[in-house]
Amino acid sequence: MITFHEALKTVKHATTKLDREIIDLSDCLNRVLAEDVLSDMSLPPFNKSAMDGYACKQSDLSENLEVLEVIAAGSAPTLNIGEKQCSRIMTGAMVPEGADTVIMIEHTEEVDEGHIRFTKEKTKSNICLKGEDILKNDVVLTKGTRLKAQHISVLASVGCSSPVVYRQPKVATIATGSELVEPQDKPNKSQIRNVNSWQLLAQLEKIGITGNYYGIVADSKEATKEVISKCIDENDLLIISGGVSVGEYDYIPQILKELEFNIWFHTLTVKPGKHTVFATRQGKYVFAMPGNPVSSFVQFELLGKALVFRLMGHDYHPAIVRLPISCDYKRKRIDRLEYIPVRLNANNQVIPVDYHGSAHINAFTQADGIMAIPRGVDEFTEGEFVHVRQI
Ligand SMILES: Nc1nc2c(c(=O)[nH]1)N[C@H]1C(S)=C(S)[C@@H](COP(=O)(O)OP(=O)(O)OC[C@H]3O[C@@H](n4cnc5c(N)ncnc54)[C@H](O)[C@@H]3O)O[C@H]1N2
Ligand code: MOO
Repeated sequence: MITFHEALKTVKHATTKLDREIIDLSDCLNRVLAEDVLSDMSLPPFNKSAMDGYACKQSDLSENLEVLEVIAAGSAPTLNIGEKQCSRIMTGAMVPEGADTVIMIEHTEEVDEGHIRFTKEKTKSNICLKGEDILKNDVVLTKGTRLKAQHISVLASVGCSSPVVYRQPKVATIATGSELVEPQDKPNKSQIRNVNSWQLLAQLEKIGITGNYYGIVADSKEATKEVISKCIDENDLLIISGGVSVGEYDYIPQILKELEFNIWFHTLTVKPGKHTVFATRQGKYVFAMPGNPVSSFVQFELLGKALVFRLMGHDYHPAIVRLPISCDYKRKRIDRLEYIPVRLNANNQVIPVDYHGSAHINAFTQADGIMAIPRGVDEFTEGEFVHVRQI
């Protein structure tokens, strides 16, 4: 058995990032940069007005000002500002030479045709200075960055319309178990519906990966081995649900050994997910999670995501918040790091959700996150700060 932190370290150590490719800006969401991105220009590229108003000299604020011209965004000023002069200027337009201030239109009044005056005591400069955000050749985004909307706007602003990113892994998934039927089918008296595949495909979709679903595989070793081989041939990563513990039909570890995979770990001191398998063979990866839906959900959040992101060249660090628990909490066994579903109330206190164990996926519909109870800890007292990973 190894700890969660050892397992995470192992996943990162044993995973090599995929090749690079050039993609369109419109396809960048959730992809990972394979090169630093430099700016091809300073931003703003010129002294830019932050307001609609009049560009003038700060030293002339108490004077009546002659209006020279109108400067629209996208056109350059033609006249310099001299003493007791100004130009009407729009937000985003170039500030003319000689001006050090833009007074807001709301803070002015017309004195007579062609002259205005400032009606307040003082003002900020209301000018965004050339290069104050980014200088030409600055590194604006670094290799390994996972691209969110805010990164895509920076790529757009520096003209990086075809970034170099790491290839996304082709991810296959199967559900093992003769008791499983698909959601559209009515289970007979000894069957249940396949939950995990649909849950996992959604978890993958959330991080930008469209998984390749190969269906339910019955508990036959030969059939399972055949499907696993096919998935591995056609994909970079195979994520398996079920068949990893110690039951008569839990073939997965044995099959992986027969297929000459190196099994890095098989058991974790984590609850749920005691039996979780990570195996590799020359650029191919298998992650097998326990069949209980909560175990599958949690292990994908804890280790599966780190694996997928690692293949894409990104070192994943989830957002974990530290918040006070709303009540006393106790547990009996302390030998595993445990995750339980929790919700947050309006005061941002952590409330454990009623939860019966790793088959009880319904409990997660109430949950905002999962709370960690470290190994060796058997209780939290009301108000104590706990760690919550958002889901
Ligand atoms: N003797 C022991 N038995 C078990 C142990 C143990 O340590 N010793 N661990 C238990 C724990 S904890 C878990 S979790 C499960 C893990 O078992 P497997 O990964 O081999 O999974 P299965 O046996 O195939 O299934 C477990 C459970 O989940 C249901 N299931 C399976 N697949 C799906 C699916 N796609 N969608 C919905 N539900 C699924 C399955 O019917 C079982 O009820 O082992 C315990 N046993
Ligand atoms: O390993 Mo099981 O997933 O602890 O519930």
